[in-house]
Amino acid sequence: MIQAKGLAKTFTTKQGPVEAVAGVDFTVHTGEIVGFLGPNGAGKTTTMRMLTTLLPPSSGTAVIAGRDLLHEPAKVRTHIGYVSQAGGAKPSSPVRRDLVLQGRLYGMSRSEAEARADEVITQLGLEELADRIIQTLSGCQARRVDMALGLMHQPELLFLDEPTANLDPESRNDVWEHIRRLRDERGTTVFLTTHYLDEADSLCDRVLIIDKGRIIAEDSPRSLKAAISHDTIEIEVADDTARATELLAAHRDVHEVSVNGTVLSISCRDAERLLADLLRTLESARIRVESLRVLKPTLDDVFMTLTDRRSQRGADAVHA
Ligand SMILES: Nc1ncnc2c1ncn2[C@@H]1O[C@H](COP(=O)(O)OP(=O)(O)OP(=O)(O)O)[C@@H](O)[C@H]1O
Repeated sequence: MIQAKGLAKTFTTKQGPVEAVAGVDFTVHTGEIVGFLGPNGAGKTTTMRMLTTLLPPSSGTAVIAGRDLLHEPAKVRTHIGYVSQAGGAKPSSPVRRDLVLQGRLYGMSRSEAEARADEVITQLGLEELADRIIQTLSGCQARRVDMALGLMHQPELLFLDEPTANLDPESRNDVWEHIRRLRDERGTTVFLTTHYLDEADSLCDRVLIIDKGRIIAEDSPRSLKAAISHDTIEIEVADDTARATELLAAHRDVHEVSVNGTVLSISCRDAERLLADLLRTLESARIRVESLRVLKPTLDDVFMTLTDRRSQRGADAVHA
């Protein structure tokens, strides 16, 4: 659905050139929900604006829904929907009227636009709100109207720029549910940017992580967590912390042990598999265990590890 090749953007400013996106290559398959993550200023919005034909790339290109981004931008636009951070709804308009107007802008006849508006109203659970003025809606309701506007022309691919920014947890869940349904029931491919790593974790089939204009990781949240971060087993011992640390650190599958008072934090790959072995080791040495818990890595850990590594590498390069 998306094939980006060497897509790059350098802005010219009075202070000199700003390389916002430094040549990215990636693919998004039909029916996937893909999350685009990165720290502030990493290049997410710039990439999304290029993919949606709103900003010409400095170099590189992309094929979007089978159409060439550079040579067929108008055709690309008919196959995609884009919901920006600001949203596209007209605050003073009633929901249904704004949807119908959007359909008319896409060349539908009045009756077609009205029929399609009713479809997206049902699809996004907006029935009760259809006659409400948009500026009177809650943040979550307004977000759903923005998505409805982006879906009026039945795009195969929907771009969402931070779809749940500033929403409370319940509203975020509600928006996630609608995004999942779009994919599951309509087969819509979704490409979204987010700052919430738990959002990417629970919603996305794959994530792309961009930092300083370059893609630094690309995989399913589960594989990234397994490949990049460790599990942690926390064991609180009754006494003999030093001996316990020595014994556990000597285990070949233990990556690292750190100590805080009587709590040992054991970093390892497969905590569930290792746990029984570690407990046996402590039991043989007659070290009593007071409590234990297993912590699985989150996408935050992956993100911090990857972006830290890169700043570290940058720092090394400067020192070299
Ligand atoms: N029109 C512009 N002119 C000059 N520089 C720009 C312009 N737009 C973006 N940039 C710069 O390009 C870089 C990437 O910005 P971009 O908005 O794509 O990042 P982002 O990952 O979306 O950030 P955020 O998460 O804060 O929205 C930043 O350094 C930004 O200052």
